[in-house]
This record gives sequence, C-alpha cells and structure tokens, in this order.
Amino acid sequence: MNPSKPCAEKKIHYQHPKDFECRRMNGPRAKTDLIVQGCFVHSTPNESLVVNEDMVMGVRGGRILFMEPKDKLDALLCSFEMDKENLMTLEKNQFIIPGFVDSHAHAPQYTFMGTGGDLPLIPWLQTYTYPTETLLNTDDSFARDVYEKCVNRTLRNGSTTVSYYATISADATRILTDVIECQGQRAFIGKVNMDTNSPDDYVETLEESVKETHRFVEDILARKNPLLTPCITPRFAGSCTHELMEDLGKIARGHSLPIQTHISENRDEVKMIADMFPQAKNYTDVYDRAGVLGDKTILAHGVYLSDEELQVIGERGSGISHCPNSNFTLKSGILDVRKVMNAGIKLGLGTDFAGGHSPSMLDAIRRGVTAANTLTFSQRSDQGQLELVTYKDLFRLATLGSAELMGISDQIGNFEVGKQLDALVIDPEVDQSPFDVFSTDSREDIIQKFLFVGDDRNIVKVFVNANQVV
Ligand SMILES: Nc1nc2[nH]cnc2c(=O)[nH]1
Ligand SMILES: [Zn+2]
Repeated sequence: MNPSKPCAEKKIHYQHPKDFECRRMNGPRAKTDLIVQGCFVHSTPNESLVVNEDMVMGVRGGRILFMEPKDKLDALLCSFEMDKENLMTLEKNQFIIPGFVDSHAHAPQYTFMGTGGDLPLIPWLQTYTYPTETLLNTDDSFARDVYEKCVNRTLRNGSTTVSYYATISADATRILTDVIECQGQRAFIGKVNMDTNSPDDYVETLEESVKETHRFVEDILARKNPLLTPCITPRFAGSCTHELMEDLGKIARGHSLPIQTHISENRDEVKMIADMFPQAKNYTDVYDRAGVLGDKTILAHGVYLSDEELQVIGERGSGISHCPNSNFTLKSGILDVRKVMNAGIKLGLGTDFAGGHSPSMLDAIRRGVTAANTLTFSQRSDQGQLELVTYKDLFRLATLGSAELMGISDQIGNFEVGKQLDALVIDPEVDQSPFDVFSTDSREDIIQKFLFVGDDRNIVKVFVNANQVV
C-alpha cells in the first residue's frame, strides 16, 4: 500500500502532534491491484455466515473484480493483466471477513468510556455526557487528542465504517472529520443538534443550529472524499424543538443525506418525550410529524417501540441500530431483535460508546447474543417454539446489516463482486492470541472462537477501500 502524503499538502485544518503518522491515502482509491488467496467469510441477504475456502479475490481501484476458486488464479491474473507481486496468501488458519460497520457511536464520549455506568440515561446525560461534550466543544487540543485516540481505537478493533456523533460545534466536528480523513476510515459524521432542554453552556438557538449544520455539511461535501458522509444529527427529541427537527429534515432531503438520532431507549425518556410533545401519538410520531423519518434514517435503540411504531418505521424505510452494550450498561432495556427482524425493518449493530463501555464490534456481537438469550428466560413454554437469534445473525448485523441500515450496502458489507474492499485479516494463532486453536477445531469452530473470545490482537490487517490502514 502506498502510505499517505502529509496532510499539510492538502490544506487540512488539523495540525498533527509531531510523532503522529498520517495515514491518509493518496486519493480515495487504492492505486495498486490487490489479490488475496485464502478463506473468505461473510454474510449474504439469505445466509448469515458463508464460508468460502480456497478462493482468490482480485481487487482493482478499491473494488472487488472477481472472487473465484484458487485453481483459476493463473488464468485470472492473465485475463485481468494483474501482477503476481500483489498477491497476498493467507496462512492455514487465517481468514478474511468484511470490516465491521458500527452504526452508532459518540466520538467525544470516548473520553469517559468505561466509567459512569452507575446512572440511567437521563441523569447520565446530565452528569457525565453533556459536561464532557462541552469540554471537547471548547478545547480544540483536547478534542484532537480524544478524536485521534478514538478513531485509532475503532480502526484497530476492525470498525472500517463508523456512524459518529460529534458535538454541537461545527468547528469541533471538523477536527473529528480531519482525524477520520487522515486515518483513512469510512464514516458518517454528525454535528449534534440541540436547541432545548439542554445545559445553558451546551445548547444552540434554532437559527445557530441550522446555520452551523449548513456549515458542517458544506465542509464535508467540499472535501469530495467518498469515504466521508455528513449525517444530520438531531440528538433526540428530548433536546430538539419540533421546528429544529423540521428544518433538519429539510436539509437532509435537500442534500440527500442520512439522518441519525435516538429513539425509545429508556422508559423515563419515553415518558419525557410524551410530556414534551403531547400532540404526538407516540415517540415515532414525534419524528414522523417533523419529517425526519426517511429511508436514510438511523434510529438508535428502539427498545420500547410498539408494533404500530415499528410498522411506521418500516413504511418510511427507516431502520434501527441495536446497541446492546449500552442497553445493559445504562440499564435501558433489551431490544427484541427477532421481532424487529420479523417486521422486515432494517437492523444494524452499534457500540454506542460511551453508553456502551466498549469500542469493539466483537463486544457488540457478544452482548447481542446475551441480550437475545436473556429475552428467552421470560418466554413461557405455552408461547410456542422460540426463534433463536444466533451469533451468525449478530455477525451479519455487524457487517451487512449495518451497511444496509446506513444505505451503503451497494458499496460495502460483504464480498460481492463490484463492492469496495473493506476487510479484516484474522489470525487466530497470532502471538498472544486470547484463545487457542486445536487440531479438532473445524473452520466454523475457529470463526466462532474468534467472534466470542478474540480481540484486536487477532485483527492483523485492516483494509478500507483496499488501502491497508492498520
Ligand atoms: N445512549 C445515548 N442516548 C442518548 N440519547 C440522547 N443522547 C444520547 C447519548 O449521547 N447516548
Ligand atoms: Zn447514542
């Protein structure tokens, strides 16, 4: 891979600390071809876990050109005029999976991730979250430090795409954008909007919020970096007026941009929203009336949504980001994933740090399995056969599911020919691996061990758009 030009050459706002190595690629597309031979593991719309042994994949300009049995290698190299020098052959127990897609995370909250789990959502926001975000909002060098460590950490943990919330400041959001661009991650980035029911030093007027949102959108669009998408981000109905949400919906539609927000996460929050918006039928109706439910809307949590609300969400083409670690940590509740899947609603997986206390999508997969298992405890035998949610389902949500939710499954999410290569090389036998492989293990056993016991030590290479970023 061709490492980056220094950011300074491309009029970047962000100044790196002296020892920081900027990995921004020369343009968004990998310059050289890449050929990978080995075992490919991914999901398709019909199957949660597909294992393709002994395959060869060709990648050109970042895109997957072919995926064929390895005995065709020489013929493929010849017909696509590819150089064998660019061949990467995986070792025996190594395998390659699509990059993880974290459909919901808060970059400024990375600062206090792992603490603050003593409170439920609303006091947690007031006690830990708003004060921390206020600090990043006003201190550029602190924001830079936090964002650099946050993006580095998510990439190392295999999140090739993340949908981030920043803070209410367009300038501070630009620091996050610079850092993401330098480190080569694919991301949705949101300047957060809050014009009511918020601390005096962490709130905007309606006019400021709209003006700053335009400024933030223009900054990202002007970069013409296809890996970066501005995402319109009304924090949640609890911190936005109807008028602001309406204006934000218009901005999103005007530029064809995605929207991200929170919905129905916690019982007290649902009651607070009902009190704030007495004219609305329910939480979903608050967003629907404001025009923020479209086919690019990512709704985090959705734990307490009624069947009627799920139906409206499905009809609008919006989807849900399941954030099980956060739901457990903030004691919010448990999303019935099977119900959402059966309703045919788009569903992805998110870490929601620092509500969740891990930046790792492997952790999100595990918590998702635990959440689904926990729901079965209260199911009675007279309620019929349980439809289990398995680790394979969670693997799909962490990759293709989140990509579908974010509306980018035509570009990433699995190894379909024509998509861009966002991928992780997994080495189950790396030095210091947190698990062991035995001769009795099947390939599927090894994959399952990685998903349940593995960590970032096993993720030995990370590719975004065929550029190696870790
Ligand atoms: N988990 C979580 N829920 C929210 N609802 C409104 N803001 C937040 C937030 O920052 N985290
Ligand atoms: Zn959140």
